[in-house]
Amino acid sequence: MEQSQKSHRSRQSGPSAKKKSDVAKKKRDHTDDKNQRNPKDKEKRDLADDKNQRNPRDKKKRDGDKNQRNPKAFAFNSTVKAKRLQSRASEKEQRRLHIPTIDRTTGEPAPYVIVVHGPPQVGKSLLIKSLVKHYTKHNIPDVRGPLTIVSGKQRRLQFVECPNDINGMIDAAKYADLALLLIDGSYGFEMETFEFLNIMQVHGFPKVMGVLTHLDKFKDVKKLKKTKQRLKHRFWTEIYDGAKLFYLSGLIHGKYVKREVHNLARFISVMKFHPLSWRTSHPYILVDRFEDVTPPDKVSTNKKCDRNVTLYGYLRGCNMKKGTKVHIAGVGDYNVAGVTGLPDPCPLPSAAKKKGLRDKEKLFYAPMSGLGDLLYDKDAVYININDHFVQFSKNGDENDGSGTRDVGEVLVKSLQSTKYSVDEKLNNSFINLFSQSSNNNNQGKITNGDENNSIEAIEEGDNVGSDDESEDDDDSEEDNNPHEKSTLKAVGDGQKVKGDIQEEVEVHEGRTRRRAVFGNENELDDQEATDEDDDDSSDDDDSSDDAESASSEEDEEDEEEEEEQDLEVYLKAENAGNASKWKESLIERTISRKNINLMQLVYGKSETKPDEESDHENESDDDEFFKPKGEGNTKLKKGSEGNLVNTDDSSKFTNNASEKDWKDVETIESIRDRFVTGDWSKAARRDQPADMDGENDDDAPVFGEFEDLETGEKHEGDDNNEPDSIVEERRLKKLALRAKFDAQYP
Ligand SMILES: Nc1nc2c(ncn2[C@@H]2O[C@H](COP(=O)(O)OP(=O)(O)OP(=O)(O)O)[C@@H](O)[C@H]2O)c(=O)[nH]1
Repeated sequence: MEQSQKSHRSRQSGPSAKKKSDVAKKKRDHTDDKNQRNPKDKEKRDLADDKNQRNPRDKKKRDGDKNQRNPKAFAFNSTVKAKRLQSRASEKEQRRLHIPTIDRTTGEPAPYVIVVHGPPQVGKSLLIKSLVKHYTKHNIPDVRGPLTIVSGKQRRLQFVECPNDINGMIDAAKYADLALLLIDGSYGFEMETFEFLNIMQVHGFPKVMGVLTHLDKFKDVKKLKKTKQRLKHRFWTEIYDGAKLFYLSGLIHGKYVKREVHNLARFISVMKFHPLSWRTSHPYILVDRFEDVTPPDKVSTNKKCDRNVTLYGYLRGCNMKKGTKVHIAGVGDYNVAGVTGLPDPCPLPSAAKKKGLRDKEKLFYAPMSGLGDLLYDKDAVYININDHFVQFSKNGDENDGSGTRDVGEVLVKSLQSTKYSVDEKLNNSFINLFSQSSNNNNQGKITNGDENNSIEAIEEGDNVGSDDESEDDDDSEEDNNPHEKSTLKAVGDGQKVKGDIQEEVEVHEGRTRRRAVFGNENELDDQEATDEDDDDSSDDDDSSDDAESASSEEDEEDEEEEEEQDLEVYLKAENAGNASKWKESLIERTISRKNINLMQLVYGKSETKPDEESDHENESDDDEFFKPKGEGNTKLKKGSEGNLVNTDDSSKFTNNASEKDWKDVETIESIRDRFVTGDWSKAARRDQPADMDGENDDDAPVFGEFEDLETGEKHEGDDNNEPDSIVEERRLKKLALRAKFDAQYP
């Protein structure tokens, strides 16, 4: 049988390699001859040579290659470098070790959600636009709703701009796979960032990267460098050492610099997203489009009728069953009428073996921004046609007299005359829950029923931002003058980010902004100063090495190298499970929660008192635990609709819980046996039909006296009234039975 042999590798060094190189040289000469015939090519080569001469680094490299024929064989010239490479290799090895996670997903993975968060006007929309432009080469005019793009052969990304209100932030924290925290570098950290970090801590912590914008506002290079350092260290203190912070140094033609966006995009493209266990076991959808499909005649007869709404989006987590209830964030719980699989509006490219994406495959889908050519509906497919292809004359045109107007035409014409879109109208009626300034304070103090309800709901539900609210009350007098700085302690003790973060409200460039001021700023500053000295000295060393070659090209290369290193450090930190500081505080919280005795919460006060102090705490917990239901009932009876959101189905304003009086002892007893530790014997008795054999009629315990045959341990029943003789008799009987059994089955 013939077997194909693998050909030998050509030699890199030694006499035979020399022979080969001679052959290669001949070939080259031959091509040179050819090139001479083609003067254009020669020009090109000369140009390239010129370039190389200009870049001394490349020359060094080339020289090095000449001296050592096989550079791989002489990789280490210095021990330091060797050591570094060795440690890097072993770190890489370590990185691969992790607890294996089972990938239960089937089919194409849903797009990863990237939430872009930041205070107002920091550049969120611009960053999304720039990233979309980078990935798809398309310009999007507006960022509205989720925006899906294909970023690679196996990856799709969904960009979402995080709304600047607490509810929006809570929702975003729940579905984000990566959060890009935008920080205005020229201003510093603002409270919104820390509020979002706090919310993320409670609602599942996704990956986090920082992005500094507005750096072009610095005119002084030294100051810029210092600020970058300061913000970086602060960011590291708040998240974890090595947390990635990007710099967007300014705008070119109203967009961020291509190179910087490219770097950021590369980070996002290679990032590993470890699934959060809770999310993988629960189905959830980030809705990118919705539609009211209630029959129009039903709406026209009763405007407040039950609506049917179709929601579109990628299903994540696990499969969704048909009959399940769903929670729609900010709306309530509803029944699902049906779930249908639709064609993917933004499919992954074919799995052909080639590198990169073709332009055709760089798809994107943003229905709410009015982009993407096709829209798939439950029962139809829409094709988007650009506005300039749809031409309708202005309202009140001359052909009015004809009197034969199409319904669609009338609709389009009526749309032309609309001044404000629904979104704009909604925007105008925005309620700012965070703001501390006097003008916003007034908003906060409006005794508007709806608003109070929403604030209450947040306080009860998540306890996030509750301190904000209480502080609002305390400082309402101080804040009367918007130009007066006032310091508020904004972050609650229970959920402190780290250190003392104080809020400083001030008017900056015509806007009220909430600066985050840190308690230990001075310590950090000192540290940074020393760090910077080190940096400077190393810079000096570099410059002394080859002072003349400090060209801008080199700077660029250095930056690239730095980025490369950063990417490595970042991935290393990620993979090595760099325990973030958030996790520390999570552990603390968990420990503090351990003191709660669930038994006591469910069954009331126990007779054994392990610890008086904790008992006392639990008592108050008890109160809290049982209170809301009673109170809720009274509130419900008062008819405040806001409290009904947590009932089974929010579309029906009925509350089953209110039908039973949960303060009544009997009602409580009726469900006691539903808990594992409840009194099952009573339940068993209660459940038994009356006409069963007379055996159990005498209230015999279900688990009477018995002997564990394996351990020989004896268990006495509850009922100790039986005389000893009967007990003894039964025991002997059992022993006899056992002996018989042993004899039969040795
Ligand atoms: N000079 C400068 N201007 C910037 C930078 N980033 C954003 N801008 C400008 O800041 C303005 C606000 O940018 P947006 O992208 O709308 O900010 P946003 O965060 O989406 O704003 P909101 O949605 O209102 O919260 C725009 O005019 C941008 O051109 C930057 O790095 N430098």
